[in-house]
Amino acid sequence: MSTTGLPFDDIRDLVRTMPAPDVAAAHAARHREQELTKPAGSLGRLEEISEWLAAWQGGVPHVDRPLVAVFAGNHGVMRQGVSAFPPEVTAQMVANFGAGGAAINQICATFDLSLKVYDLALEIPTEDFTEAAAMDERTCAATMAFGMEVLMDKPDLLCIGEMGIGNTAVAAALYAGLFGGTGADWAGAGTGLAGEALARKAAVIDAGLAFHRSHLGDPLEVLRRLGGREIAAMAGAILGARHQKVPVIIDGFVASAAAAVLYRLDPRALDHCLFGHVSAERGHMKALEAMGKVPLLALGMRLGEGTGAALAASIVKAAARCHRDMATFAEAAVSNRD
Ligand SMILES: O=C(O)c1ccc[n+]([C@@H]2O[C@H](COP(=O)([O-])O)[C@@H](O)[C@H]2O)c1
Ligand SMILES: Cc1cc2nc[nH]c2cc1C
Repeated sequence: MSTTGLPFDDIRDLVRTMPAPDVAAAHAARHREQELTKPAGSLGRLEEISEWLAAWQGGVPHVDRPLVAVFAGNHGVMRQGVSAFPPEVTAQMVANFGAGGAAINQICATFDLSLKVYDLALEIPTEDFTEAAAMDERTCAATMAFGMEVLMDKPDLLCIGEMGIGNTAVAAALYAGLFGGTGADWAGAGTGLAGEALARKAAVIDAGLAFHRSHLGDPLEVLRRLGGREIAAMAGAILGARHQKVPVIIDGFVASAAAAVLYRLDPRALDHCLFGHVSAERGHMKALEAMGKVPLLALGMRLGEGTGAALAASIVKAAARCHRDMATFAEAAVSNRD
């Protein structure tokens, strides 16, 4: 803990003390991949995934307790009309997750992934970022700390997703604040805006950027001023996972904005993260490129809820299973190449 008492100091300490990958475990995984009954390299990216799991779990790769964590928040900037849907849909969808009726429920059931939904004071939206900071420092840091609590379930793979009407405007504002550019550079359709309404969304983002312009040098200030509770919680969960040796799969445009905050604090902060898919939301590929990340899937999805991350988890599970359970050439008495 810090001694100065500023809530963000604790977060900065956690970024400073992030563990490095386990190079020996990664090396052992690479070695085993070469012994398994397949031509060298023939499992392509699955082999890289096994090595990545080993490096960040610090041992033989395993996916036995995968967890999809979905964080939900509401946004003051919805007052400016930035979504095709009304804000009450956030709580309604949280109820739908609880009842098992959403897409993410079906994907988790298909691949045997646990699902937990965290509702972050939905009845209290953040402040409207066009005229105030979305959150104060204490709220932002406390919400990041709350996000870290997902690790208490001891997952061995963590998928990060979200639900929050209005949050594609928030994510676009974050990208502009972190990487530069204007509202028009980063705003997309979200749940379905086009034409005039999309131009208005871009203008609202520009208003937020102008209001906070002298404070955008610090990524945590960008987060608290332009972000939201579910974004702060996702950033905390990603950072907490690093400290607990839990590899992370990030979902789409919105979840990646939480990751981008950490990336701007330290580009190594996402080395334990895999980006599950590239969303159809305009700007997502540009954001991934800005962070040097290549998404696993490209399915034209733009739902959120952790759905892209959960689909990618099925591939990560398969990679770990192949790594662990395939026979070696020696065990199966298969002749290796000369
Ligand atoms: O993350 C994405 O790629 C993504 C792209 C488009 C929409 N969404 C979801 O749609 C909601 C935000 O859309 P909007 O139009 O209300 O800003 C929110 O609940 C997100 O989970 C998510
Ligand atoms: C129905 C609906 C479901 C969602 N899931 C994630 N974001 C969403 C937005 C809407 C509008």
